[in-house]
Amino acid sequence: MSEPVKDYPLFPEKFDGSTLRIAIVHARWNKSVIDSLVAGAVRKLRESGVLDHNILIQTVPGSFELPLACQRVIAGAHVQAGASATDLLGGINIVGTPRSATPVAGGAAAIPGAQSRPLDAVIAIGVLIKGSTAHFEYISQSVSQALMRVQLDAGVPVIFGVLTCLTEEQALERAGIGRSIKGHNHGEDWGSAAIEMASRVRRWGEGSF
Ligand SMILES: Nc1c(NC[C@H](O)[C@H](O)[C@H](O)CO)[nH]c(=O)[nH]c1=O
Ligand SMILES: CC(=O)[C@@H](O)COP(=O)(O)O
Repeated sequence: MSEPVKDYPLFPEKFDGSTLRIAIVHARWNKSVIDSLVAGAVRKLRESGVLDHNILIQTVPGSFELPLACQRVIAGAHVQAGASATDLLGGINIVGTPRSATPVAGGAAAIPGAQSRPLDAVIAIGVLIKGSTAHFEYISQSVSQALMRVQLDAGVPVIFGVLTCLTEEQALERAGIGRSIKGHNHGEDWGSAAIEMASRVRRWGEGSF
């Protein structure tokens, strides 16, 4: 049932992450900022009920590597859950096959007791800080466009957790560790966005609104 428009809530409901599997893929440039952002995202996932064994964390050298890594991690989790990678490329997630919260027969759980299931969302985290050449613009542009492509191709939400900052202080503030203004940890927002999008996409895939 859709919500009545006249009572449309400004803030969405609280989503339950207890049956979700979420990946965080992060770059390593500007490590102290990255560490704080990843910690913020993990904190929100846990607060929403995501189980530790359903939080998959992977790392790559820099932000430029994020799109391919997200694409491969989505496909790998799909294979781990007992499906073939070509199912994914053929759009199994796009058509919204309902995903069971229980392990899929034949799926290889890497961690004892863990549920081996496809990913419900991926959070891509990177920190780009402008230098003195055009490098920043090329990476920012290509990474943002490629991450959008990955999520549309896979039908799996990819949360855009890439800071594109003009100074190091801007990056620190957005990770909640600024020197003069502490700031708000955007990693927390990305964790919440992942839970909401994963929950909504699952519902929509089941024809539920
Ligand atoms: N300068 C920053 C980079 N640069 C590295 C690239 O992302 C990439 O790893 C390299 O060109 C090899 O393909 N990455 C960041 O994440 N942040 C930066 O500020
Ligand atoms: C994000 C970047 O591309 C960057 O920090 C590179 O710096 P530079 O333009 O000085 O080479």
